[in-house]
Amino acid sequence: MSKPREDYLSWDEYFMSIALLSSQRSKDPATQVGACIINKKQRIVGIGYNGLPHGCSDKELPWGKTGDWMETKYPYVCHAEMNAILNKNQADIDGGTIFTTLYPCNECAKLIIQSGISKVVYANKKPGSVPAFDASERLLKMAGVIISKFDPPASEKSLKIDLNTGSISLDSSQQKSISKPNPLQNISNDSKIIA
Ligand SMILES: O=c1ccn([C@H]2C[C@H](O)[C@@H](COP(=O)(O)O)O2)c(=O)[nH]1
Ligand SMILES: [Zn+2]
Repeated sequence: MSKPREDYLSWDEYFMSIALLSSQRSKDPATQVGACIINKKQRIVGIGYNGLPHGCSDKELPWGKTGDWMETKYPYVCHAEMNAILNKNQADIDGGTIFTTLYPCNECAKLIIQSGISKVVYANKKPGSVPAFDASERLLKMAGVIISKFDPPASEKSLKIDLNTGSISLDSSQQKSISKPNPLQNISNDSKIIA
């Protein structure tokens, strides 16, 4: 009797992979963020990435980070978590979980709390103390939202999607490569996050 495949994605890896894949729709040249919401039954009910509001031109609005605030991306970009919540296909997401590639900022924390989501699983956090993330943590903890760092697989695990051939491979090895850069650990905190 043939056995089931052993090398597959865990639930958390699956949802975080979807968040990561969604981040690749972002046009932000510096930081691409993705989010995936699941309901209590582990069904995906919302996906989002950081981008400009509908009808607002990616080419006309700025993508910079510094200088005159009006000429930076910060007043214009919709955050991944916000988009995932607004895109949800189910009214009630009470008790749901949001998987985010980046720790949510204070504005997203407010939306997460108000929408009833009870758990945040994040892959990466900006290093050091950033007010938007410190405030977010304060709010989430106060509201009783569980904050959990995504637990990466113990061994090297990567997905390769070939869009030319339409094939996908899940590669696992026993050892973690130390030389390979991890894009999730590559985010700087050189900016103030302003919703
Ligand atoms: O909770 C968050 C926080 C930030 N984002 C988005 C908003 C921006 O497009 C980038 C942050 O840009 P930096 O260049 O790293 O300052 O990330 C988000 O989607 N969710
Ligand atoms: Zn945010």
